[in-house]
Amino acid sequence: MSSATTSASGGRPVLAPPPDATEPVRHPDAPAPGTPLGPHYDQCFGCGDDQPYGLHLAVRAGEGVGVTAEFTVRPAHQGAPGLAHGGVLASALDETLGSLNWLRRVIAVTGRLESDFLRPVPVGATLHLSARCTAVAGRKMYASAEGRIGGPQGPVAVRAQALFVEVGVSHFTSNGRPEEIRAAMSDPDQVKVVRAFEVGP
Ligand SMILES: CCCCCCCCCCCC(=O)SCCNC(=O)CCNC(=O)[C@H](O)C(C)(C)COP(=O)(O)OP(=O)(O)OC[C@H]1O[C@@H](n2cnc3c(N)ncnc32)[C@H](O)[C@@H]1OP(=O)(O)O
Repeated sequence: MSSATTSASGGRPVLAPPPDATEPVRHPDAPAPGTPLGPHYDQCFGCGDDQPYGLHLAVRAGEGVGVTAEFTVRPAHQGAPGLAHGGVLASALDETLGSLNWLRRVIAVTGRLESDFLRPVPVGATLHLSARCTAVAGRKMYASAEGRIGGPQGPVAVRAQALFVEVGVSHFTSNGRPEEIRAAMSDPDQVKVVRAFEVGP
């Protein structure tokens, strides 16, 4: 196995939780299973309503630290003629996985995302995604996701494993372009302000 997929100490795969990892904890104020989470930021490529070419991913809270989501592939998402671009599918997985942090009320960003592409996904198809947090170790959250086509019980087309790393709000305010930071901060809807910055866009 290459050094890119194993840790520096002991050869453990980097996406395998360490022995001292703990079970993820759903925040007591997390929305009930089945509740749509809605966009966390209008301009988000994954979920934002104001991104004309975005994925418009619709995420719902699941049981425990789990979510489900749907993404319908549009012509703007093509790679090969009539087929979804692999990077777009990885974005759908990333966005779905990122939503898990909202259920934990933790601010975190993707550190590592490993994707498997098992079947081509045509334009017009709806990808039925599910993701769950598998373990937490300090600032690190381990999670996995899959996307099925033809229905929620259809064949798996894509899957991913990921590591998210907890960060502070300054991760966004210090690194983001000032125009967008100012615009997001000045939204009169304070709930939107909180959600734009409490979960990694
Ligand atoms: C309604 C709501 C919807 C909510 C919907 C939300 C949707 C979200 C959308 C998807 C989310 C994104 O795409 S977020 C955007 C894409 N991601 C980014 O831009 C992140 C860019 N990277 C960074 O800023 C940084 O590298 C960080 C924050 C990831 C880590 O930097 P750091 O803070 O200095 O921490 P560092 O010490 O390096 O790492 C902390 C621990 O994590 C490990 N670690 C860090 N990176 C990696 C890595 N790539 N692979 C393995 N392990 C890693 C380290 O070994 C260390 O382990 P140990 O020594 O402690 O054992």
